[in-house]
Amino acid sequence: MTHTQPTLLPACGAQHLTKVYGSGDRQVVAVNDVSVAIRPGSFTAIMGPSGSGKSTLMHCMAGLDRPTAGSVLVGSDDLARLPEKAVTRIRRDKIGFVFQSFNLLPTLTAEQNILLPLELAGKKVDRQFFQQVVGSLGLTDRLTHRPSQLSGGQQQRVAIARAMVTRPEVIFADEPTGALDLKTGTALLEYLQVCSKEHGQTIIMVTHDARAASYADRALMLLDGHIVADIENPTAEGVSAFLQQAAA
Ligand SMILES: Nc1ncnc2c1ncn2[C@@H]1O[C@H](COP(=O)(O)OP(=O)(O)OP(=O)(O)O)[C@@H](O)[C@H]1O
Repeated sequence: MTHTQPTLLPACGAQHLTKVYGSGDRQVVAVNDVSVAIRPGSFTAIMGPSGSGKSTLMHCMAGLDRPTAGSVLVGSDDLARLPEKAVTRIRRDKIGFVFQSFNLLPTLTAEQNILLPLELAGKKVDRQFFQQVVGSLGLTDRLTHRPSQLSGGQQQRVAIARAMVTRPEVIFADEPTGALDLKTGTALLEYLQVCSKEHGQTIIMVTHDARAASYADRALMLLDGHIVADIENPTAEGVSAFLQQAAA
């Protein structure tokens, strides 16, 4: 009798993903034929010089932008082949996204901003889980403040709590430590590790920070829209050396 290993479906990924902006002289190939499979429960950092295509790749993988060619997989669904309505539903049910610019609604309090995705999905609030998320992110005494009354780092953490509150399978974060000091940034990275290791959530984070990337268990290095290195258990020294070489 033969035993076949169960195949673990990637949480998400891309196959021959290409994104072209503009046309003619103004055409930019932001992502060029990228194929990657992201394991469920893993923590991946996407790194590379400015303009290398990190945000574009992440926006396409999260269903926020349509690829020009290729496939974008979330579980067994190919977002590139689905109508917008179905993509929106998958995004709402399975994906959390932390934007570089936070995207908080200015007229809502921190708590209202965090709970908005649940409200939009018509889902009940699990108060215990909500308290756990805001407590882990140090936001408990800031919940009645509006974004303009919060520091950049606090707004960043509200955006992260908003992405977490629906318990998404996959969390995309664009420079999540960008607005944070060392201590708060470290706490956030440790929290993301807990989300992947203990809660089985899949984390994909764009970062410029080699130290932040060392908290991930994999680093994808982008250059001119291509993945040029795929590093398991990245160290800050290893990715810094790579980035310096890419800049030379
Ligand atoms: N909406 C757009 N229209 C035209 N070109 C775009 C658009 N968005 C991105 N680009 C171009 O695509 C390329 C990749 O941009 P992208 O923002 O993905 O890079 P990045 O690696 O995330 O950069 P950074 O680290 O500076 O945020 C760049 O040359 C950029 O100018």
